[in-house]
Amino acid sequence: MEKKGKTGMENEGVIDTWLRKHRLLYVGATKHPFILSISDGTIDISSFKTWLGQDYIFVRAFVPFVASLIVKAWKESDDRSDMEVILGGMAALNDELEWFKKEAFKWGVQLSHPLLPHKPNQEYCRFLESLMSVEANYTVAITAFWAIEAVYQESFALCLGDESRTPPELKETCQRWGSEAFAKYCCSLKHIANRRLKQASDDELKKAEVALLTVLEHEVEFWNMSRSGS
Ligand SMILES: Cc1ncc(CN)c(N)n1
Repeated sequence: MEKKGKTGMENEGVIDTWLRKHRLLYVGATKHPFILSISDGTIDISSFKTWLGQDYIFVRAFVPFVASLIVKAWKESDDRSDMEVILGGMAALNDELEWFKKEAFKWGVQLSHPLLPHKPNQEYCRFLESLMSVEANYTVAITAFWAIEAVYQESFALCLGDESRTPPELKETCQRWGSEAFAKYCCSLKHIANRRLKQASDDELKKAEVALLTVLEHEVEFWNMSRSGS
């Protein structure tokens, strides 16, 4: 039998330790009123349309961020499979951009000119850019990457639960990030991040924790922006 220490948490990864420590913020990002309004069927469709247009802009900025992670994994990772996991995510983004275009057409949302990023979106994209630089650390960037994907996974999975009253026309959106397949992919990213964090220096750990908190804050602001339309 496995020997447990005083807390019984000795085998817990760094990420779960941080999620317990910052529970309120994590719950704020994953159970935001915007998401709750989808799952209880009270969503205002104009909020959904704002989210759709703004998220298309975000995902376009997310692609070069993921590309920069592939470069970092290739140069710095101690495990070859990291690059393959991230590459799988990149391939899914190709599909995702097409899906946004199709969905925008369905809802009458204009994705081309004059669609501009709102301030919270601009600030989030600027944060992504800061993680794309060659100086940005792989462990910090992969932790942020996991958090960005995990917030959507947990949020949209909530809208697919047995108790949810998600409008049928929004089910496909929820399925995109709330599916079992996406949950599995997030698990692989978490595994990579935890492995790196286990070997990280104190400075890297500090920066990775700050990056995780920054992602959660940006996600809350992104939902707020979608809800209020600005
Ligand atoms: C704002 C935001 N955060 C996360 C995801 C999931 N890739 C997204 N599409 N948009």
